[in-house]
Amino acid sequence: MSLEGKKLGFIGTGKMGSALIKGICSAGLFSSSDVYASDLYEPSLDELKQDVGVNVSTDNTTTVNNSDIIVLAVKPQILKKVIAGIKEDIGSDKLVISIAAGVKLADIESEFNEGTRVIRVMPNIAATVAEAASAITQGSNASKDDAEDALEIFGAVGSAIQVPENLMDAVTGLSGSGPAYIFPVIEAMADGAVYEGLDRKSALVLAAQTVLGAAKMALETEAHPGELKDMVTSPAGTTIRGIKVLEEYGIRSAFMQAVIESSNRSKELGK
Ligand SMILES: NC(=O)C1=CN([C@@H]2O[C@H](COP(=O)(O)OP(=O)(O)OC[C@H]3O[C@@H](n4cnc5c(N)ncnc54)[C@H](OP(=O)(O)O)[C@@H]3O)[C@@H](O)[C@H]2O)C=CC1
Ligand SMILES: O=C(O)[C@@H]1CCC=N1
Repeated sequence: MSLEGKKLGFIGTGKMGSALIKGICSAGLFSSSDVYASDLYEPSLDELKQDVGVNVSTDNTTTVNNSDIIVLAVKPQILKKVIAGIKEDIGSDKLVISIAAGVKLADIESEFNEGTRVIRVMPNIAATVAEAASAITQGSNASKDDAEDALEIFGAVGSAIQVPENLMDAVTGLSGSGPAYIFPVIEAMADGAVYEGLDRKSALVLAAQTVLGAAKMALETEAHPGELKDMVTSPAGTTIRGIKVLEEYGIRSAFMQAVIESSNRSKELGK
């Protein structure tokens, strides 16, 4: 099995649905004429129609009836209601992918008719620039081919791995929410440079490129981050002064706690 000849649908074209549609279409994995999207909010549909050229509708069953794979990209709190409106149109020929934070496979499956193939995915917003970090987990009726299709779709917009479902809350706290921890870091680093006299535009470019470069080194060298940090940190140099301040403000504890607390919220959403 492969994605060849398949049509992809999105229910919910808000921030994450739109990021995925844009990323997947620019990656060329699906042509825009093979992508269907529906939402209640017409301006986001109009924007996708105009910018990406996908098929849009305010009726979710139009998306379902035209698609082989349907991504549910609505808020966890309304997932049940959305499923109730489409379940009779979803047979065993279709694969459902939920990206809702926290909501467990068993709870999603129990809202559909028996035997529905479901995969749960936690992507992130960087799908829009093909740099998402995603994890997928396979439902009880989904096949290995379904998992491979999901890995191919989310792999086209970044990195995608498969994890057991009990780790999806940790993934949500780490990479699902993670971009929002890093954007303030970029802004604050740039603020420091603006304080020192650099213009805002240059400061933001240098700050963002610094984060990108550090991430790329961590991924490509696979060296321990501590070892990479030591490569920058000259004895009695500039970097160790900055590191000391970050440690005084508890940077490691702050980031660890952010991931743990976000994972806890994901667990709450699943109750
Ligand atoms: N944002 C992110 O970075 C990430 C989000 N997620 C998950 O993705 C999902 C979507 O999040 P996000 O994109 O941020 O949320 P948004 O609120 O931006 O998008 C959800 C969209 O669904 C629409 N909607 C509401 N009711 C319906 C309905 N009955 N049928 C079709 N569409 C409907 C909303 O319209 P309206 O606004 O009019 O209600 C909105 O446009 C969530 O489950 C979230 O947990 C996962 C990973 C990362
Ligand atoms: O904040 C949220 O709940 C969603 C899920 C992961 C990222 N955004």
